[in-house]
Amino acid sequence: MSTEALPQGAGYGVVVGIGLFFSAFMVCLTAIQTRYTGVSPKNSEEFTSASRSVKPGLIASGIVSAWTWAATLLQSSAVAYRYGISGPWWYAAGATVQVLLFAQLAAKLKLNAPYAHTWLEIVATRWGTVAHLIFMFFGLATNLIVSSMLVLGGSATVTSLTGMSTIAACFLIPLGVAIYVVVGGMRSTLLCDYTHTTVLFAIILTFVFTVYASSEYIGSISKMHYLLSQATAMIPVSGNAGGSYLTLRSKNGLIFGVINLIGNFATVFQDQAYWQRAIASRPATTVKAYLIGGIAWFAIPFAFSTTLGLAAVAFGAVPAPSSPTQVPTASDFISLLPPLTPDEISAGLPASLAAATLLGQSGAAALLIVLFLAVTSATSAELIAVSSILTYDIYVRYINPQATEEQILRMSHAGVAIFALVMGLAGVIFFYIGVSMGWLYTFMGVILGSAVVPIALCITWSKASRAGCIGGAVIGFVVGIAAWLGVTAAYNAGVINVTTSGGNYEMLAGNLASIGVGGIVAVVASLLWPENYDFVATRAINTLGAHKKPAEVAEDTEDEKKVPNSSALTVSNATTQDSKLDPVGLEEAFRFAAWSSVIMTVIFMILIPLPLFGASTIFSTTGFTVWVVVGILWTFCSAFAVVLYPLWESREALTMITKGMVKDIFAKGSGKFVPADVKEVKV
Ligand SMILES: NC(N)=O
Repeated sequence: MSTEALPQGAGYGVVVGIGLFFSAFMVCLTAIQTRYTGVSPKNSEEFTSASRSVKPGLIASGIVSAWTWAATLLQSSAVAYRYGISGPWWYAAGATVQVLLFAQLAAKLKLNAPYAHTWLEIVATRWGTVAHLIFMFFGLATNLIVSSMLVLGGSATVTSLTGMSTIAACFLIPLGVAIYVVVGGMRSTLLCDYTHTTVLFAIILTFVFTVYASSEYIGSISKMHYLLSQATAMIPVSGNAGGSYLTLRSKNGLIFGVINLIGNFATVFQDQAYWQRAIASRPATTVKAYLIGGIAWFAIPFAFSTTLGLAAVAFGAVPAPSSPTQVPTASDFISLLPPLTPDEISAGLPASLAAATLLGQSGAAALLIVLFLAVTSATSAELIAVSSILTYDIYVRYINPQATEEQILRMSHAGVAIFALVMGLAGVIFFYIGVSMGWLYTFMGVILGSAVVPIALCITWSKASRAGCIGGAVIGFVVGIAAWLGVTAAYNAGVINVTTSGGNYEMLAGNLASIGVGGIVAVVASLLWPENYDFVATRAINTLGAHKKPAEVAEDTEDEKKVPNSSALTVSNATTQDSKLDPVGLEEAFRFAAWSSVIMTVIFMILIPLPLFGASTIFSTTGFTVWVVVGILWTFCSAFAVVLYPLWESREALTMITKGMVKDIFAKGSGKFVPADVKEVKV
């Protein structure tokens, strides 16, 4: 079904316009930064790592932004549409805990490999080329799958709402983003992420208040509760307590929760984008950034899908103007939003159709904008992440180890362009073979899950065995695929195709086998044949400037702790100073990350949902009101954390920039940053 609530021009306008707008914005931002703070992305270290000096609020905002995919809005709403209130919970909780747990890896990264550019450099240094190539396969596969989901989700929605060509959307989405990433590099990308996140929260809250406070069709939490109860009476949800949309006792919701949990471990732990944010962060505040980022992100899918996903269900119980009866259960009832087909749900359309039904053209336009902000910021994270891998793990490691600063920067730019093209092509290929965003979302853990535990062990555990971890990743991969195909064949009379292989049990088997076997092999082998690794070599990564000209290398070797390739004075100073953070402090940060992230994981995955599941609670109006109000309050707190807090922590830099601009207005050139006066001020 194509609602085409908006003209095709609006589709092209948003897809091309957002990219171009942010490209122009990035040019201005970069010029302002360079002029008034002395920080410039014309330096490879600054381009890929923001010189490891970014404060926690901005890193948290960047994490939220990179982790907010098209699926975060669309797939979460699809599972709300399918399973009721359990869908938003399992989506949000099942993808938050990985970010919280990643805080532990981030702390270990700062402790064990403080100058690495990519997580693969750590693998290569510890376990050599074979491990490097195998884990690079998993890393790049992660980036490709995540990027394909972004393109598929974005293009399906823009086509549904405007009729724009899906193929054109597949290529135009990454193109606009590639331009602004090349212009701005990592730091400006984080600043752009910040603006995206700000608008994202504003639009989400607009939808929330429209649905729960002002909509003529819904307009209150109690009316939503009533309509969901009517929808239950019309089409009960199979596997839910009482067939209700208002319960966490949902068998299929729980299965989705497990699949979601596994798949998202893979896409956080193996995605350079999250390592890159840890790398860009100041060592002292990395853990804080990940904990804030994870908790803040929870509100986005939870509030969005509890609003638009459930609204799509509720509109099914609202009579259309043409309906001969107002009684939803009557046989001649015509609803405002007819039931969606499985393909439409899998393509992630419940949210966009609900938005268009809710607010007509302006709802469709708001949905399109929020989706594109999510898609572009996550795409920018993927582009710069892959560019770093292509640059440091392929170009510098295997092709030109003596690459100059200029060559590295050129390769970084080329890497962004290359992957933008690959993203577009992957989107088109998946579109033609009928693979949707929803299918890929549940599939990602099948092929990526086996490397999760081995990678975590590589950076955190001195006893992790090279053979065990490589073996775990490879064997888990094979067993995961075999389990997925085997269960597909067994459940579908031997028929294996995109439709049959996308079922809940099929995906669950593949996901569990992949992560389970990968983890068990890696841990058991490490216990039987432990290494006794001291991380000395990983701590030395890039301290000798491996990619510099020979003359530069000679100079650097005299200075054991010298920072690689930082030409901007401010950058160099900040990095050097931050790098002096003592190991005891970093160990403490790790311990804090470990216990706090584990406690929060237990709360999210066990203490809240399982008692409600076990008791088969179907929410009364009061219970549902508490549920929704807590979600709304959480959204406000998240907005404060990633919108206002970064402004507060950067007040010094913002003051410096403002002063510089004012000085320039009165005496041109007088506000310009002067290196001799350097003060460590970063945004
Ligand atoms: N980032 C996710 N899983 O929405």
